Amino acid sequence: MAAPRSCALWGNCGRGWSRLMRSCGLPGLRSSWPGSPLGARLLSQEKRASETHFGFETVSEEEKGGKVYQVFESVAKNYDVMNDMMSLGIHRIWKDLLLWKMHPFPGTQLLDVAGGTGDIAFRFLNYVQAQHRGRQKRQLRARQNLSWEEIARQYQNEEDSLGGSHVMVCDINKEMLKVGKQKAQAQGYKTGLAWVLGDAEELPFDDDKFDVYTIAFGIRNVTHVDRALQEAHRVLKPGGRFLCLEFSQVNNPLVSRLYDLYSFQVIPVLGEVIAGDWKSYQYLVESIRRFPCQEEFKEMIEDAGFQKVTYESLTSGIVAIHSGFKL
Ligand SMILES: COc1cc(O)cc(C/C=C(\C)CC/C=C(\C)CC/C=C(\C)CC/C=C(\C)CC/C=C(\C)CC/C=C(\C)CC/C=C(\C)CC/C=C(\C)CC/C=C(\C)CCC=C(C)C)c1O
Ligand SMILES: C[S@@+](CC[C@H](N)C(=O)[O-])C[C@H]1O[C@@H](n2cnc3c(N)ncnc32)[C@H](O)[C@@H]1O
Repeated sequence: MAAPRSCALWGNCGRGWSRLMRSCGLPGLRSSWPGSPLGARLLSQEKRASETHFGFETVSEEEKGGKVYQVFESVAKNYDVMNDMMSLGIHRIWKDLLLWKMHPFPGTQLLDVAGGTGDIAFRFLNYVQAQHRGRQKRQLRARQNLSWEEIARQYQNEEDSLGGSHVMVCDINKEMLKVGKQKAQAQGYKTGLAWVLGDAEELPFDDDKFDVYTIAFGIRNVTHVDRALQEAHRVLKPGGRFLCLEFSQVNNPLVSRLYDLYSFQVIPVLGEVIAGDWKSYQYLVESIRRFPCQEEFKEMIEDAGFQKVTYESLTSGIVAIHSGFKL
């Protein structure tokens, strides 16, 4: 059943220890006082720091990655249809809002981490293509005496239809990427898109490479959220933007009750009936409850070095979009 949502940090996200020390008012005590009762308590806290959560289950940090991998390996084939069914299509609106917030311009280099089956990447390509086409049209209208060849060339140059924009989809799960690539092929996305197998905690990219970093419904699944945030900061160019779409804390008591009921009584049942997979959807709803609230996640983003960090809660806080800049 629904566990009370805690806004406290979980697992070892790098701040638990310092918070504990601060709350004890004893900075640096850890190594100097191990024999005392307080020291022993602090040491056992430290031992537990290598534990984390997989939904409501306590697991070792080493175990968590494998368990998360199994979940997405198992849901990959039904992932898109499940999202439409479970959210009644609302997830599409949230993802569109992320793109409107990003407002990419032709030429933007995007890294979409935990990009899965490509929903954010495809929206990005559609958005910049529409922007670029609009710009081209305005330029063509402004020029006099163009030959029909010149006009046709402008419209047919597929390479240029994105104005140099590119999106790199990075995900740790082969099966999710496989479904994404099949979708790209079926929907005719040929240029401006690449798929890379990689871990959000150790991105396979150089420093200062991207204009925008997005992560949608991904960061909740990462073992060390602080490391993923630091990596986001590293790969962004100075002036680059971090954008995260994630489940958050509901701020309306009535919606909260309905939401709990729906999450715990309906979602796993839908998972079982449609995809034959109760456990993965139980993990989904449990992991949502484990994730920090809007304010706490904002602090974590700031701790990673981002500035001008803001967030917007959507649908009564069911999800939130956090934004920050590398300045
Ligand atoms: C394994 O990990 C994962 C697997 C995945 O497939 C996906 C993800 C990551 C997630 C996404 C990419 C997003 C898309 C997926 C979801 C949104 C699924 C997760 C959904 C929730 C945890 C709940 C949020 C659901 C919605 C926003 C849909 C609207 C429904 C509600 C707000 C709850 C409405 C509740 C009631 C009316 C009372 C309870 C009702 C029943 C017990 C009867 C059945 C109810 C319905 C069929 C829904 C009726 C809905 C409405 C009347 C609309 C109400 C709207 C609002 C209050 C805003 C992943 O990590
Ligand atoms: C709920 S899906 C989100 C997919 C997509 N962003 C979307 O919005 O539909 C979560 C994704 O996070 C990926 N993931 C989990 N841990 C990861 C990690 N450490 N590094 C990269 N991707 C990860 C999973 O493989 C999965 O594809």
